[in-house]
This record gives sequence, C-alpha cells and structure tokens, in this order.
Amino acid sequence: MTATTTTLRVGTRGSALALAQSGQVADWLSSTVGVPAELVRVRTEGDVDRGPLATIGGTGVFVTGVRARLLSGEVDVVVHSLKDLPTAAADGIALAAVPRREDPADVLCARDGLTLAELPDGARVGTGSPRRAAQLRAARPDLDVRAVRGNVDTRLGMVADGTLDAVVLAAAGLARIGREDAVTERFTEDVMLPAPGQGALAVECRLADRHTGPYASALARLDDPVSRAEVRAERSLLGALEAGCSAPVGARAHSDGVRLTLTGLVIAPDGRRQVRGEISGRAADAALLGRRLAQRLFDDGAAALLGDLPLRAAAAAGGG
Ligand SMILES: NCc1[nH]cc(CCC(=O)O)c1CC(=O)O
Repeated sequence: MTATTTTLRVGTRGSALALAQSGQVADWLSSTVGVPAELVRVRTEGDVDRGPLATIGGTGVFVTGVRARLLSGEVDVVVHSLKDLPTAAADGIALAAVPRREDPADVLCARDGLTLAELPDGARVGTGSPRRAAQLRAARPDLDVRAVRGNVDTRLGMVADGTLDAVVLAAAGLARIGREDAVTERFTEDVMLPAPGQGALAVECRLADRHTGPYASALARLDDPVSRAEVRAERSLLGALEAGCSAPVGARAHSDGVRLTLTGLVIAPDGRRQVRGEISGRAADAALLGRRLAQRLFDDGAAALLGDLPLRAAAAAGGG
C-alpha cells in the first residue's frame, strides 16, 4: 500500500443519499484501507436551480457538477450511484473502484404494510422511473401509476401523508439512509428487473491519478471485481441498446467471478409488450455478453419498444 500523509478529499453533494454514500467510502478509506479521508461538500447547478430537472439537463447535471470539482482539483475522489452515470466514458475521469454492491432489488413501500398483490384496485403508486412504471403496469394493469420526483424522503412522505398508496424505490438507497423499515415488499427479478448498475457505487478519480496518484492503490482496494463484472455487463447492455438511465430497460447480472449470467428487459411504457432475454458466459467477457444480449433483444423487436418512448419519459430525470 502507498504510504501517504495527505488526507484524501472526497467530494459530496448535500443530499442524504449522497452524504451516506460518500461517507461510506470515506469511512472505508480511513478505517479499512488506512488512508485518512474527509468529506468536502460541493454544490452543483442542480442543487441551486430548483426548476424542473429536465430543463437543466436531467440527472446528468449533478454528475457533471461533481465531476467538475474533481477535474479542477478541489477534491480527489467523488462517489456516485452507478446507475445514475451515463454509459459513455467522461473525459479525464477514471472509474477507480466499484465497491461490493448492495442489494440491487427494487422494493415497494406501501401504506399499512401492503404488498403489490394486496393494494386495492386502482391504487395510486408513485415512481419517476419509466422502467418501474412499465413493470408495475405489467403486473397490475389496474394501478394508477403516478410520476413523482424528489429525494427518497420526499417520496416516502407522499405515502405517509396519504397522497399515494405506495412508492417503488431501490432497496440500496433505503438501506444507505437507514429507512429499510419502510419496505413492505422486496420485488423478485421476474416482477421487477432492476436498473443496470442499481445498488452499486462508482468511485471516481482523475484519470491522471488512476495508476500513479499517491492514493491509487488505496482506491483499488475498494474495488470488488465481481460487482464490477456484473455492472459492466449490465451497462454494456444498456449502452448497446443506446438507451439512457431513464429508459424502460432492466438488467441484472449474477456472477461468481468466473461465470456470469445476464438477464435483460426492454418493456413498452404501458407494460403490454416486453422483450426479455438471458445470456451466460465468462465473467471476463462481461462487456461482450452485454452487447450480445442487446443484439438478441433487438432481434426480438426491442427497437420498436424503445422507439415507443414518449418524449416526456425520455427527458425525465432521476428515473432509476
Ligand atoms: N434514481 C435516483 C436514485 N439513484 C440511486 C438511488 C439509490 C439506489 C442505487 O444506488 O441504485 C436512487 C433512489 C432510487 O432509485 O430509489
């Protein structure tokens, strides 16, 4: 391990989820790896401008803002929810580590402890994600699926105050902010296939520091090769479909480090049509498996489903 006396500056936004994620990485660095790390709060355009996210460029505005602090040298490391990252690489930025990921599942948080099957006819269920909305409609065509925005606490509040009967969220996000108590059902993959990369963190540093920086080996120790292979397969599928993080695309890979099985889904916004597929191979070929599965999904008609996307959904932010 590199001996270093400097304290690593981990940049973070001020939201509960961002603070929890960045704090976790800073803790790992300090306690497990033995490299002192401190959190540095950064504000982004997205935090200042409260207007509709779509008008200021979607979720990407947060990612871009945080990365700018990295490139300017204000901070040394930044942490994102991996599923919120565009699939294209960013100039000057390296994915230094994908730590072992949390439960990638989606969960239902309903009033009165209800499960999906127990929700009454026409129940109001909130989500900002076309992927979740479509899978909800496929499972329960009677539901009144409503577009919601805001952070995890805001969404849970809509159930608590009776505005909604339920919301769908990521298990990992709830775990990170200590709100697993709100979960009333954990969805299996056949009901709700998660977003590519869901549950994983992306730890980024400047590309120039990737191998030679004083803390490169420290960051490398946070990496979990199995999680990295899984998310590589999932994001390779998403990239090959040329779909963004708000597209109705689900992906979930399972790997033991040697083999890898990837399941992919493209679903029409109304949930009535879907194309699903599965592929297995070597974990070392994760990216290739993602591209191959994308080709199979295209062969089975996925392009028409992606083409059906209403503009609203294409522009929606923070989908998940
Ligand atoms: N879309 C917003 C978002 N981005 C990352 C998470 C937390 C879960 C994760 O890291 O995958 C969430 C909340 C959610 O989808 O419920």
